[in-house]
Amino acid sequence: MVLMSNLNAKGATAALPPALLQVRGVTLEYATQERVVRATHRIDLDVHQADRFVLLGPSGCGKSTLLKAIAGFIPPTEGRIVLDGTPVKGPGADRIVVFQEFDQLPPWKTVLGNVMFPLLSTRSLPRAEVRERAQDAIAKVGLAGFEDAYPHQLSGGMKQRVAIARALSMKPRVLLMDEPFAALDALTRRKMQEELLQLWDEVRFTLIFVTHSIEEALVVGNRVALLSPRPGRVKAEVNCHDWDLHSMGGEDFQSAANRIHDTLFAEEP
Ligand SMILES: Nc1ncnc2c1ncn2[C@@H]1O[C@H](COP(=O)(O)OP(=O)(O)OP(=O)(O)O)[C@@H](O)[C@H]1O
Repeated sequence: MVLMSNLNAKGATAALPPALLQVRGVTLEYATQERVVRATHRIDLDVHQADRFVLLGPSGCGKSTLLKAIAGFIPPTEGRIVLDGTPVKGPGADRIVVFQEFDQLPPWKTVLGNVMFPLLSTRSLPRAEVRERAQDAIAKVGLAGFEDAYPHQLSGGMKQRVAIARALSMKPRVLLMDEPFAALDALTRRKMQEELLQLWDEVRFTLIFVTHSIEEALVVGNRVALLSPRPGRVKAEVNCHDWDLHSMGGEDFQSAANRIHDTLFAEEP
């Protein structure tokens, strides 16, 4: 694996505590009737507490599959995924996924109902506390006043905010986002990226974020893993905590984006 970083990799990791999430030699496959499709090959990753870790790569490189495996929906063919010292064996409330689709919210539930639902299902908290937590999360994503609205009354960006509030109210160890803003128009997408960063500043959650946009990866992530296609392997890892939305368009930002592009699409030797 190539490491493009302003830190010395060995020196940096030696000083860090064990990673919150460890992905070790993870190969993921789909068995179809005709053949076995290898989506990722021996992926190694370390995600630390409060990282905004981005999986970046071209279509079909296995980003979503890897995210689903971390969520516990797909067991690795080889390797292991360990969260907080415990091997991931299936889905759990410690890992919540926000998807790209606008229809991830049950349409018959209000905003408040949608946010409360998964937390109520865990039966771990009294209803009043769940309501309070949900209202707090709704306010954090800027939707106070929309508690009684139904999904069809909301814009795409607002629906994604509800999905984020729902995930955050669960207080997961890791928040997983699979191209959450890809279906939004460019301006809303920009705004949602900005809001996500503000939210992270406030809450400091650990995020794993899938995208195939280099610009989005540089803005959202503090670390970016670059994946090669078919099957996905980690080609390089980039530290990019210097960038924010105001950096976009600047010369340094553009040359970082160009370097990533060249690395992603360089021919394998
Ligand atoms: N349910 C499935 N059955 C068989 N093959 C699948 C299935 N889901 C994904 N694949 C294959 O696994 C590989 C990785 O797919 P995946 O969706 O993880 O890629 P991705 O990087 O997230 O792509 P995109 O950016 O287009 O969403 C692809 O070759 C894809 O065709």
